[in-house]
Amino acid sequence: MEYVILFAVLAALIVVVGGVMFLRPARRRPRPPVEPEERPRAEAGEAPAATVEDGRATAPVIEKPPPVPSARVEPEIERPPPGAGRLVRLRARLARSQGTFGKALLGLLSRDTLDDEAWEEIEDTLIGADMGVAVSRQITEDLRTRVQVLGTRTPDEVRGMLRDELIKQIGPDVDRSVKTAPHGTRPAVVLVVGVNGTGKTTTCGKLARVLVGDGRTVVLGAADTFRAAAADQLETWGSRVGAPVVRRDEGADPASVAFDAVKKGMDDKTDTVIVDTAGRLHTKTGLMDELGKVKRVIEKQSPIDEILLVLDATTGQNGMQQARVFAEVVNVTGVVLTKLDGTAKGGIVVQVQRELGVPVKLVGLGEGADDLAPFEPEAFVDAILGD
Ligand SMILES: Nc1nc2c(ncn2[C@@H]2O[C@H](COP(=O)(O)OP(=O)(O)OP(=O)(O)O)[C@@H](O)[C@H]2O)c(=O)[nH]1
Repeated sequence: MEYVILFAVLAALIVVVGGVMFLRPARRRPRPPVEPEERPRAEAGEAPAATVEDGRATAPVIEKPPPVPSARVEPEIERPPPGAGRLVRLRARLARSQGTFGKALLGLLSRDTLDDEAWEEIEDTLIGADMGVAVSRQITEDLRTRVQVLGTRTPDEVRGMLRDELIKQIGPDVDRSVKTAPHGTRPAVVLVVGVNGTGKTTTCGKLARVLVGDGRTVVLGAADTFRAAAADQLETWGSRVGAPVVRRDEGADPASVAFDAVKKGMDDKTDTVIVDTAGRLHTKTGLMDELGKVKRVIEKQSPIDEILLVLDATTGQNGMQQARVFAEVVNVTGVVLTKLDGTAKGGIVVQVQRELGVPVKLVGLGEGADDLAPFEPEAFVDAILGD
């Protein structure tokens, strides 16, 4: 009996303990230890988590790793020489090609007797130098009168006389400054036009160098979208002097490139914007349409300070004919006469000014980067006549 009671008590105990165990909530898993407060992720070198602002998830700001030195070598920015006095420095190059014309005239004028035949030869020499028939005749007449007044002539007097006459015909007092100075924070805008192959793109690049050499900032606009290589060429020029180039794909609208270039110039508070254009337009109407549009579109933002017509000095009458067409289409304010190093016909300076009624402002004297010079009548004539 005692055993039965003991058994019953034990059974009751088992039931009570088992019930308590069964009814107890399950034991929680142990929590991981609480980490110390996190460092900012960026500091820890990790990307920060996305954050939510105003209900919108914002992208995580990825901090860039410190720059790794690149293997690519950036082109060194050059510091070209200033514009002033360049023609004097490049005088030898001019003298080489123009010497024959100047020397021939000096030789003729130094003859003991100057008969009609000699004067005709003088006139022909001037015409042969692309001075133009009317101007050549006028110079000859003026010289003839002066020789009669002088009587006998020393070599110095002959030289002085011819020098005065040529400088007079070129126009010593004409304003030849290229308008490149900014107007407050608005840049000056220079549009460069001309037939293809005359040296427009080269001139834009060289002009940018002259300006940078004079301490200016420049933006170049590659609105010659006809030829992709023209934009590449301009980019090379620009990168050498740290001038940004605005360009688009080949065949893009030149007017929109010109617009963007001027806009960039204004946004960046650049001193001067130079816009290169295409010259491959065979009809006057096509030329008028394209250049007219470029001009109109630029003028929506800023007046154009200078329209430079680039002319190849070696093309003679053909070049003059093309120049006339351009002058009819746009209001040319100055001429850039390129390749003067490659011709003995320096008289084109006089002819082009007479025909177009605008001054020669710059001359190209070679393919070198700094072979563009502001035009100075005295230095030019001295180079023609030699020392
Ligand atoms: N000797 C000499 N060559 C020059 C001078 N100016 C430009 N050139 C050369 O003339 C060639 C034509 O120059 P570009 O600047 O490409 O002519 P472009 O008018 O822009 O021609 P397109 O882009 O085809 O419209 C290049 O080989 C230049 O180096 C110069 O003053 N003297």
